[in-house]
Amino acid sequence: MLLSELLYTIPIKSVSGITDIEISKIEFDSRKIELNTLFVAIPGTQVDGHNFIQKAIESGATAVLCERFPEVLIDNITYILVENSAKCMGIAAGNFYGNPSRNITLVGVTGTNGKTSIATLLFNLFRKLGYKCGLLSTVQNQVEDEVIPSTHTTPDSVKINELLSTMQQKGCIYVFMEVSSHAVEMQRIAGLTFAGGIFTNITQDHLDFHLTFDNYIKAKKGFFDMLPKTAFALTNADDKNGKVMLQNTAATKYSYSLKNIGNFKGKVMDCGLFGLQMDVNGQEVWFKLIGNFNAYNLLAVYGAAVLLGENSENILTILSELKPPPGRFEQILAADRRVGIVDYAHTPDALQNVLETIKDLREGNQKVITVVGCGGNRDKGKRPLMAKIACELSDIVILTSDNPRNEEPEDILADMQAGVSITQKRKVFQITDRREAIKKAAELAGSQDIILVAGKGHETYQDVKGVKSHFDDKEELGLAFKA
Ligand SMILES: CC(=O)N[C@H]1[C@@H](OP(=O)(O)OP(=O)(O)OC[C@H]2O[C@@H](n3ccc(=O)[nH]c3=O)[C@H](O)[C@@H]2O)O[C@H](CO)[C@@H](O)[C@@H]1O[C@H](C)C(=O)N[C@@H](C)C(=O)N[C@H](CCC(=O)O)C(=O)O
Ligand SMILES: Nc1ncnc2c1ncn2[C@@H]1O[C@H](COP(=O)(O)OP(=O)(O)OP(=O)(O)O)[C@@H](O)[C@H]1O
Ligand SMILES: N[C@H](CCC[C@H](N)C(=O)O)C(=O)O
Ligand SMILES: [Mg+2]
Repeated sequence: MLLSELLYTIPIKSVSGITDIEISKIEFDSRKIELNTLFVAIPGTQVDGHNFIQKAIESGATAVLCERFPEVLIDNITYILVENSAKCMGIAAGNFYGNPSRNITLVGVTGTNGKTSIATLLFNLFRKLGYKCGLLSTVQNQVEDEVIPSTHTTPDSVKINELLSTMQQKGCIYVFMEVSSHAVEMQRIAGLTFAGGIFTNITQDHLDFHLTFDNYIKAKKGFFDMLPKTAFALTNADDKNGKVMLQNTAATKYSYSLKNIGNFKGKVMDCGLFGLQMDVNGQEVWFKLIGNFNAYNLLAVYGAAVLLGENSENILTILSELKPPPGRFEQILAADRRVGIVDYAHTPDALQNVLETIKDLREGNQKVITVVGCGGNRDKGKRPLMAKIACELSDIVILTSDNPRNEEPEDILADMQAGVSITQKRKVFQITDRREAIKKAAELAGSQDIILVAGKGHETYQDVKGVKSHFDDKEELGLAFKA
């Protein structure tokens, strides 16, 4: 594609060089340049992409999109100066792939918890309603049956447009995607046209990146601020910040609620180990998902499907058959009836919801043993809070590792221990090795006791110092139960 076509609608401050040159790739990493690449220089959290302009040119880049020109401009290279290169890369990526988001119905889901659950349920629901669909999620990306591994909850803007383009070519009508706060802040969704946006909830997470809760709210709100007039914006009326999210949106506003007034009203009638019985806008339905928090996810899915024009009864009939995505409240039973639950709760709010659900479900003298850790190089403020919640709602807690990344596992555990009160110390074990921690939990559990292994859910690796080794909580729990 010609560079001039790629730059269509990009607010350009200045150009040096010619724009009628052929571009075959857009790339923001100087290590991945091919011949005739447009290199986009982005200031990052670790380094500034502007430092790699020279290297990108040496590797074959013929055009550079940047926020400041290098001191020396090279002949035959075109430099385009813009205010925000990440944002402009999103627009260029859209142009490069023919703006696929305009030709499909793209629905985004944002919020601290519940994005994967809602996006995946919508994907499965709409496929069963007879549409070809795509999914961009933390667990995996999917084009109908084809699975494309995902590296992020929301990929970069070039990858998103590439995936959307493939989805469009394969005939997808609907695409459901997670929109992380990182993605909004880093302009990964710039230039996309959404048909709808859904807000789940906002509680503490990612303050390592956003620094303040206020910034975190603003990042999520940024998604609704960019929705067009034609889109719907569906919020959770029971979340303190549900209204704030839609304050400045041009989209048509709707809400769902279990406790307040809303367009989509739900009431939990019963919640057991086999599912939820709910009243949804006056219709009584059984769902296979467990826990009050999933009542919110189901209502959001129901609301979005109605807003997309589907028949209420059809939606509820199919939804009642759907299962949660992998690693979300997944149960593993031992032969002697010890109960294992693997759940992706990796925020204080999620852990509290899951443990409260377990508390409501357990009978009489069933003990609850929680195995939990906190990620390295992530929000440190979550650590004591998660340990505190685990202690308050469990009989035994085993603090362990969850992707320590480049931090010392013991340092993370020390941060968690700060949330354990003196009286709670006696029920807390600290076992750095997650495999050993799970084994210990299985040993301590008696028949019918419940073991919650929280934080990693579907993940199949443990990231230690940048090396990802195979590790799967479900597998480990299964083995520990057989030992
Ligand atoms: C904090 C964060 O999100 N960082 C992402 C970001 O990296 P960065 O801005 O820090 O990049 P950097 O290393 O400072 O480099 C700046 C620029 O220089 C370029 N560069 C760098 C080195 C070089 O030799 N040449 C070169 O051109 C880089 O390509 C980049 O464009 O851009 C990279 C490329 O897209 C991402 O891989 C990287 O994700 C890291 C790995 C990450 O862990 N991200 C997590 C926190 C994340 O995004 N999570 C969210 C939310 C999770 C959820 O709650 O679900 C997600 O959406 O997944
Ligand atoms: N609506 C909800 N409210 C609160 N907690 C929830 C909700 N839905 C799911 N959870 C909890 O959060 C965990 C993660 O759920 P899910 O993967 O759907 O969230 P996510 O927003 O996609 O997370 P991530 O930010 O990692 O992508 C679940 O395992 C469960 O413990
Ligand atoms: N999307 C979240 C996932 C956290 C999952 C947990 N297992 C961890 O590694 O901290 C993040 O990147 O912060
Ligand atoms: Mg997710």
